[in-house]
Amino acid sequence: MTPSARIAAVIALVADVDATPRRPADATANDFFRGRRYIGSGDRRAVAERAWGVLRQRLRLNWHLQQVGLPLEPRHLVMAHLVLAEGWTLDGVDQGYAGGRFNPPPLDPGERRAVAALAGRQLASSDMPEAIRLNLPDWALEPFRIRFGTELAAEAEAMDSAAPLDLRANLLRTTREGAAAALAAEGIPTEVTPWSPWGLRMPDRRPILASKAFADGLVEIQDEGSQLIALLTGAKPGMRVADYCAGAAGKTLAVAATMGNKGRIVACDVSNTRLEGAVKRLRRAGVDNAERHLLEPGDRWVKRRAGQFDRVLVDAPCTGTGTWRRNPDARLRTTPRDVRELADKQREILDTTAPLVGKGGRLIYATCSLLPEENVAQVDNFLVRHPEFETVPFLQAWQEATDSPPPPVEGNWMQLSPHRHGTDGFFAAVLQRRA
Ligand SMILES: C[S@@+](CC[C@H](N)C(=O)[O-])C[C@H]1O[C@@H](n2cnc3c(N)ncnc32)[C@H](O)[C@@H]1O
Repeated sequence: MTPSARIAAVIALVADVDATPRRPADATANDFFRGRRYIGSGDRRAVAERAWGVLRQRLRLNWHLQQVGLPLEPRHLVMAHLVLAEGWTLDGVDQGYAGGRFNPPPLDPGERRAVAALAGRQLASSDMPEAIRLNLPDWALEPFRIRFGTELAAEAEAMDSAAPLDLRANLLRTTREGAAAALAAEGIPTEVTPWSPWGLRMPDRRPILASKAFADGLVEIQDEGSQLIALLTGAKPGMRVADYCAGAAGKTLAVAATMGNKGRIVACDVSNTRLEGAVKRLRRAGVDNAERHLLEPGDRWVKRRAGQFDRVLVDAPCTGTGTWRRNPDARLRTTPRDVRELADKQREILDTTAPLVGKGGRLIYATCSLLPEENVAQVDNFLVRHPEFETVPFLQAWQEATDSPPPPVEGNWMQLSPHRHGTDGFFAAVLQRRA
């Protein structure tokens, strides 16, 4: 593809994302490239990366476009991105918007004036309202300030960068060193992650899904923060464990490995599609102590299993505000109404699952959210409604689970964030049913 054709593809992809605002951008991007098989892998990566840059910086780009009087359209967003985020000059943009069959139409005089005015400006400008300068939607500013205090700007900046790709070595098949060596032999370098005893980080993007190490179940893709949640459940061989919001079993796999395939783990979810996605992964990882259960309306599964579990992991549906560096479009899709609805759902799931926990057993509540309403407040309210549970402080739960040094965390809950820990934003609380 020529540089101009790439720009045209970015504009088309951003337009597709805009046409389905409630749909995650990566699903739209998959469809976009599936319908354009002629775009080779190098071009695909370049187009997706730039489109992601536009989506990630959209709040700021919109502000700049308003300042120079251009409508907030994909064509202009990409123009502003080239200038403000990639440092293109007016001449460069002029050549990029080359006109012709496969290229964006040439700049008109108004656009040319606007691009000239943008050149030399800062993407994050001190004239911007604070939320836009921090690249946060208005509604998120106060909850994020409560969460991060004086670290707000540093955390917001960390959420602006692309996330690394983390892997978890599957201890059912190998050791972390063994997995790293197998990957290195295939030309895929990795580094150990700072906190997870199973974690490997890829310094650059390599096609991990096509590797033999992946096909052989030596590694899974999993953010280090997710690995730490699985670790914090403290599941041991022989225990009975429920992973109540298991999705496609990301954490089930990690927990099963800590159980050494001994005992029983049930992966539950309301989504059959997600649970189906678990089948192949469980097989590849060599997990044979797991079963799946689809939760349906009127299901008596929970009632029949009251008090039967040593560990119940609730990896609750949430806003995903902790994954904004991975899903840059999500910060624009999420609304305060979503936050309220999800908080209600989390409360309901917690009340449903509490009876599953046996005496002395533990309920582990986790989200990939940074919002106090879904995290600290949710757990505080749960403990008021359920005095039969008590808090297991983070450090105690950690030290019971592993000899590895803990990540720096204050207080009772494990709260992880991109700037401080290099992980996505996560929250986890360990709650124990009194004996
Ligand atoms: C954060 S995701 C889980 C991710 C998964 N644990 C992992 O590590 O890959 C939340 C999951 O909760 C499920 N869910 C939503 N409502 C639920 C409910 N009422 N009961 C159980 N699961 C629910 C969703 O289908 C989704 O798969």
